Amino acid sequence: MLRKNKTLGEFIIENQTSFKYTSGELSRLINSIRLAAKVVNHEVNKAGLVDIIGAAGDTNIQGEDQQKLDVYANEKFIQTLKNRNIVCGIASEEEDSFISINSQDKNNQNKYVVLIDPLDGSSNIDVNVSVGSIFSIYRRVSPVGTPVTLEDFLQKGNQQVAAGYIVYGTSTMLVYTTGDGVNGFTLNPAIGTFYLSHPNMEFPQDGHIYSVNEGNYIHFPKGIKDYIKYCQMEEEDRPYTSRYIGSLVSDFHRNMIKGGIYLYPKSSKTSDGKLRLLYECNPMAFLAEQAKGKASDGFTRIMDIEPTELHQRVPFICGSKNMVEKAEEFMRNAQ
Ligand SMILES: O=P(O)(O)OC[C@H]1O[C@](O)(COP(=O)(O)O)[C@@H](O)[C@@H]1O
Ligand SMILES: [Mg+2]
Ligand SMILES: [Mg+2]
Repeated sequence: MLRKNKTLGEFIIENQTSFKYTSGELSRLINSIRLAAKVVNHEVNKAGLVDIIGAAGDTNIQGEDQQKLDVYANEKFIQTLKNRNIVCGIASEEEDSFISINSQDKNNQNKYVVLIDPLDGSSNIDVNVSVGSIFSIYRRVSPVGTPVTLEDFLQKGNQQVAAGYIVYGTSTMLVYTTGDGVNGFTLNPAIGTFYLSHPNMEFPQDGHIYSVNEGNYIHFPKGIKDYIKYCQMEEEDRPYTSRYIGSLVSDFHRNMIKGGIYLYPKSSKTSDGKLRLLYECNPMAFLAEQAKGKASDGFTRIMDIEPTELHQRVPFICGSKNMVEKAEEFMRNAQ
């Protein structure tokens, strides 16, 4: 039985042995992400007091107006990982291309690449609604000591060695998996330490919450419209409750604790949906499956999708297993 209130540092060391590549490198990498999370958390908590809210004035490769906090969080995660010389490459939702971290240096023995969504839920920054950061970690496929390549980042989600998120909400939590279940740690801001507060997190098999931007309803595929109608019908244990924060991390976190489903389908406006396969869908899918939930694009398991581009988008359905399977059933029947 996992002892609650163990610190994240203790947990990482104690669980190093349960990880198949027990070199300590991944532990140091997760420790670096823990540090970057605290730095970003410090700024998020001051949003409104310091000049960190509002647009940064640039547009990212996603075609979105970058928020100042997007840029700040991006810089802090990249800087922290670079300074610790713990990865050979980084890809970010906010960067056009991947960043090689002295990977051409023959002495650079680092084996991991990290993909990040430095600030998730950007539209909520200025209105004091919870936001997050997401990370996904792979072992490189190209030889150590050679320049990192695009192939090192375009790996299927089922090759992830670790993934997680930080939610900056009523409290700040870091939730992650290394393929041995999902554990959540809450930051004690007074002493700046993460403590194990949510051991072995699991999605209830069923739930009563659905999370989707219904403002796009008329543009959704028939299967999704049918599923939303199903959620709203006065029948059995329905209607379900509609809850949509507009921050993937926060909607996912609530649904994992309470039971629920999050949907960001494709639509006649966004032919591949909105969410990014590498920075958002793969890491959340790894967590969902490790927490006995499920994640697909309505037909295919997210983690079996072959990535073709750094910033590709995919339709995303994720949450309690039976709810996702019901949504998939409606998608199949509508074909
Ligand atoms: O405003 P919409 O179209 O409903 O989109 C909200 C979704 O977009 C996102 O904000 C996309 O993430 P970013 O903020 O990292 O770009 C998700 O967190 C959220 O679930
Ligand atoms: Mg995001
Ligand atoms: Mg983002």
